[in-house]
Amino acid sequence: MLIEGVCKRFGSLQALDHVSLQVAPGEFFGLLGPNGAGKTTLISAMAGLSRPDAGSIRVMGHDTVADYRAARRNLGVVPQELVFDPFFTVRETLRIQSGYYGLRGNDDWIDEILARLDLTAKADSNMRALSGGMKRRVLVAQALVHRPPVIVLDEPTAGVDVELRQGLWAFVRDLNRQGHTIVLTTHYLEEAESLCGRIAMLKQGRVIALERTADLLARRMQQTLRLRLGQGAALPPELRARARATPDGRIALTVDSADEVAACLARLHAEGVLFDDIELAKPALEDVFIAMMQEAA
Ligand SMILES: Nc1ncnc2c1ncn2[C@@H]1O[C@H](COP(=O)(O)OP(=O)(O)OP(=O)(O)O)[C@@H](O)[C@H]1O
Repeated sequence: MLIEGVCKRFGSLQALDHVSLQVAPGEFFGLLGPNGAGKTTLISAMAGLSRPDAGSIRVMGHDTVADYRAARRNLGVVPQELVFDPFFTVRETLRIQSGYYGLRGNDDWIDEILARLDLTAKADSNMRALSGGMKRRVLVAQALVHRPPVIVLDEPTAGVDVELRQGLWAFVRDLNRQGHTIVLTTHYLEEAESLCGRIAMLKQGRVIALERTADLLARRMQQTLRLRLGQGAALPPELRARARATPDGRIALTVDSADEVAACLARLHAEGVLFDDIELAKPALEDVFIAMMQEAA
């Protein structure tokens, strides 16, 4: 996938501002960014559903405007929104989708996809009778009926329970191992960290980072020191000013070096501050993401 200088404007809002990036065949690529960054707008342009004001997108060498049909055939998109015709069953929905690509006799593949997505038992259920998570799985199935080499998933795990999410990732990983190119947007940064080889970060329609995930993580040498203070203990004021409370009731301090860890501990010791638990954690993609978004602002 080759994206070159793509711009898209809605009224006075520049939703995409000269976005350029390339995704190599077989890559597992992450497209991250806060709400409104332009991820879905970019995906619509990839799918040929909207036309960029400037720039171009090629899917497996096919231009999404000039060579729409070929580009579309090479792409499977799992959209963010759950939109379905409620009158069809799951199997009918997938047969109709196959029909859009001129595929007849696609039932063996449809059965395989249904099995992999744990939907076999629901094949003859009406779409309206499915739960949200099941509907999302049908969206994944729909994107795959024509066996596209490039698969784009726009927040596929929103509203999906943990077990299902793991099943979905196992499936997507398999597809990637078989050679499919995967482009993923997600707000679950842990998912992106463990799945994506490379990541683009978008902010206000611009690419603010485009790097291998490992390099992004290595850019921040900062680590997090987490402490659980003993009963009634309080941090000295200069540490308190830098500390964050964690959801599990601990205190987190960002530290740049081992010396700084030692200095913090010495300070606590000098003040007689007791703690029950201590942990030094490596930076997560989430920390990098937050820092980069702040820097870009
Ligand atoms: N059809 C449209 N008309 C007007 N504005 C739009 C339209 N589609 C998107 N926008 C605006 O363009 C910007 C980018 O939206 P987009 O949906 O691409 O963001 P996103 O990165 O996918 O966000 P989210 O994480 O919330 O899904 C937003 O400010 C949005 O309001």
